[in-house]
Amino acid sequence: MDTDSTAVAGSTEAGADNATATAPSQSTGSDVVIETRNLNKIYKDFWGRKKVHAVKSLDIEVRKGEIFGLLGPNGSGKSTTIKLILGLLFPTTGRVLVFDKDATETKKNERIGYLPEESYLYQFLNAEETLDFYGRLFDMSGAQRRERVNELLSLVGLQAARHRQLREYSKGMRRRVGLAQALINDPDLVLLDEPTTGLDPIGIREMKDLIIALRDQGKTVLLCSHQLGDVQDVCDRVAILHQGELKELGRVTDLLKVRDITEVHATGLSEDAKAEIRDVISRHGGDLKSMDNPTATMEDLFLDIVRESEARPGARRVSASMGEPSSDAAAGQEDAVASKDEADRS
Ligand SMILES: Nc1ncnc2c1ncn2[C@@H]1O[C@H](COP(=O)(O)OP(=O)(O)OP(=O)(O)O)[C@@H](O)[C@H]1O
Repeated sequence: MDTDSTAVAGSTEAGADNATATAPSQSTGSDVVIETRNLNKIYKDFWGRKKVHAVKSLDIEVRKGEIFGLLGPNGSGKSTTIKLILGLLFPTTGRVLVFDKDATETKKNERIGYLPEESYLYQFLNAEETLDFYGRLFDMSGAQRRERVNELLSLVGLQAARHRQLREYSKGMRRRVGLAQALINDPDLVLLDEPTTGLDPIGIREMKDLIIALRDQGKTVLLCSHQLGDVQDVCDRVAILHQGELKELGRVTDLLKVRDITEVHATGLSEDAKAEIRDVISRHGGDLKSMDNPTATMEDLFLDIVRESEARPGARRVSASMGEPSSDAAAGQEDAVASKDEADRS
């Protein structure tokens, strides 16, 4: 954790930026992978009477090479939208186009990988047999399957467990084999429903890195998740649904920007320099909201501790603050402990 950097957050009229955060940018047309046009899905009962209007007049575009997040509370229509994209459901009205073809054309699914919320895999097959089975469904040759299965098992970190039956797998391992299965056909578009469910913080970090790696390979990723922190970390753009309606759409960085606060991060500032900054903010009519050391995320802290424990097994000295409110004195104590730890190691 960097305790030497100072974050200043001030609010000024001049700092306000009134640009709208939500205007979808113009698309060129050719880079659109998924397009929904005035899409509606009404579930009906046995007698054809309207039961639930699950998706209402939805217009979204997912572009090539982006990670697009579909967010919304339970029952907001995310899974229904994914099923419409896969062609597993027919729209009541409106259209879904995937790779410029109607979503009901099943041929386009050859270019899609899908990780459902729950993967129903054969529990008595091992990971290698499972992936080999799915490779056969895509008519891959024996040599192609062997190469692809090896590649995917390495990618999702299951090489060592490749010969164990899936019924012995942990939740996180099952999620990873599910992802490998979704990638067997080297798809251009990957649909991920709650990809981080059941994973521990290390697994979550790895899954997020994998999703980013897929985008870096030029693939398009659409993901649904309730884990908003994960969505914030990986998604380029998000759509937020509520009761089937689109409520917000835009780039994550734009949607989350607090427009009337200016943030400055600096290292090596003396107390005099900080006082001068306070003075400048006040002279320019700004209102200093905070001037403090930034905090790391809980994920960074957790991963640092696990990596350090793996590199240096044995008892680890816990933080000196022991949950007390932070103070300069406590920070001094932590520094002292850190230097003692360094001395103990060397
Ligand atoms: N087969 C169905 N028949 C009738 N109603 C359905 C059916 N499937 C879903 N619904 C309803 O449609 C609405 C949207 O459901 P959907 O599963 O798409 O939401 P979701 O956003 O994926 O929810 P969750 O986050 O819980 O997975 C809900 O009111 C749900 O009860």
